[in-house]
Amino acid sequence: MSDTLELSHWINGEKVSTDRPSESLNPSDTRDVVARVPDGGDAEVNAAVDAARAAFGGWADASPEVRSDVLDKASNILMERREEVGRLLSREEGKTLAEGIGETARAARILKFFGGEALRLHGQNLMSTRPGVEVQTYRQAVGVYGLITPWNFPIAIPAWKMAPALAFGNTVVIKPAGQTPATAEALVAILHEAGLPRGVVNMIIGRGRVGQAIVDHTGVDAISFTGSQGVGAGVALGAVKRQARVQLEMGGKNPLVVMDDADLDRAVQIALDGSFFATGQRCTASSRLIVQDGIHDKFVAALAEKVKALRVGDALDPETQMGPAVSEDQMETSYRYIQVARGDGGRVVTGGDRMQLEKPGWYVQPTLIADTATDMRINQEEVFGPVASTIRVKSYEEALEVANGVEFGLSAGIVTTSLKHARDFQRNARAGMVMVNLPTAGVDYHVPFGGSKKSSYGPREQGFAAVEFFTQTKTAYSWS
Ligand SMILES: NC(=O)C1=CN([C@@H]2O[C@H](COP(=O)(O)OP(=O)(O)OC[C@H]3O[C@@H](n4cnc5c(N)ncnc54)[C@H](OP(=O)(O)O)[C@@H]3O)[C@@H](O)[C@H]2O)C=CC1
Ligand SMILES: O=C(O)CCC(=O)C(=O)O
Repeated sequence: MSDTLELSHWINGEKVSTDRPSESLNPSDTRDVVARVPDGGDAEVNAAVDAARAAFGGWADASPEVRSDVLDKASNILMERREEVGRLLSREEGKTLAEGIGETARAARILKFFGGEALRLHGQNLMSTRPGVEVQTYRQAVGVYGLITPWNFPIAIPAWKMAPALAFGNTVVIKPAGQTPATAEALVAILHEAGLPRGVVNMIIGRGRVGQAIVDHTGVDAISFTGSQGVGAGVALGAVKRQARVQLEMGGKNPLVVMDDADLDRAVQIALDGSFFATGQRCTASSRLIVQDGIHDKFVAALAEKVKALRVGDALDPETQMGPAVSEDQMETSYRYIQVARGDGGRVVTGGDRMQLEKPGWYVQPTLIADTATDMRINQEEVFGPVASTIRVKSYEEALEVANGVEFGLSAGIVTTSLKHARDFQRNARAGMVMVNLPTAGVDYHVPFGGSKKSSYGPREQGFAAVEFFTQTKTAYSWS
């Protein structure tokens, strides 16, 4: 076991210590206390917003080179420490060591990307409709951003919200997920080590009421949230009521269509990755495998063999291929949905039983359920665990209809050798991200990220699209 960290809020460039009434536990071994954790409230949120407001003018007016340099330096530090921070992430969240280090490197690359974007911010010069008049557009910082992040990407998501906010001159109050505050704190500490001025980033650790206080605070100009659809809908209401900008990334019920003409081995590997890696705790995970008649039985048998062979265990053991669920709640949610699917007539092909490992942890057997119908709860509600179900279809047209038959629309994939079907799926799948012969999960950081229907709300996150939400456009007219 490793040391227990003593976490603090960050307000105005200082670590602010209060009581630490909660503990962040290692989901692979719940005897291991990763951190003792403060529980912020209105007083801390008020102080953080005051600090962010006071820092805003100086940061927004700073040379873009200053903002770029801080992000670039933070990226270099994080990349150098990716093994140490990645280990902390895996210890706290439960994804495998390779996934934890990989996510940390991804966060470092996001910081570097937005270091470059700070220098590329640009506007337009246009001809006016009136002779002698000039029109310019340019983008300006908005103010204080409230960022509310989930536990499943405890460093990448804070990075992809903080980096564009900072690159374009905004200041930040962030509330990381209650399950994974230590990983988020490591990132905030590195930003300060890289020279971030006081008050530009403030972090309040605590539970949902901290998020609520940020949403309701009139000193916060914009909210970016990632998490569940239910909480997200409330966040949007709170923000819109006081006309704050809002951006939400929420759940998915992502389909992977496997056509008869697909390469079987490839289809199985794509499904295995999309459904089970990161313990299925990705909003982009493929939880519905929509399989054409001709390949269905071979696909289910081959996938079941791979799923059964997955080595489930301690996230920090390099041999582990799938870590535990993040929490007891998430573990129980998976088992509850497996029961519901069984009750509705689904056939558990592999998995489904409780796991007893040597260490006390929140382990879930990776589970494949066949013979399910599109209207069953298992195919309509987000499970957010290592559970995938198969739906048998006769034709491409039926596959597309089933793929689109949910209230979410984040990511959708197809495995096929037919260019016609691949192109049609790209055009007609009702999802923000479409994958051909690739897993539904695992996206690039330099391109837009987001979904349709109930998966997302507001402008896209990440890559070159982030400038939309994290700046406001001014149109300037002049006559001389
Ligand atoms: N699309 C995605 O990327 C993700 C989707 N999810 C989905 O959400 C489900 C539950 O995960 P969970 O982390 O609990 O998601 P939540 O939506 O509950 O939490 C996301 C973030 O919002 C905070 N929060 C909770 N209540 C409020 C509130 N009233 N106002 C403002 N902020 C609030 C949480 O704090 P705290 O952690 O302290 O409760 C956390 O920081 C998963 O099963 C999955 O379906 C989860 C993570 C990511
Ligand atoms: O699939 C990915 O790479 C990103 C997934 C994600 O952002 C999420 O699960 O919240």
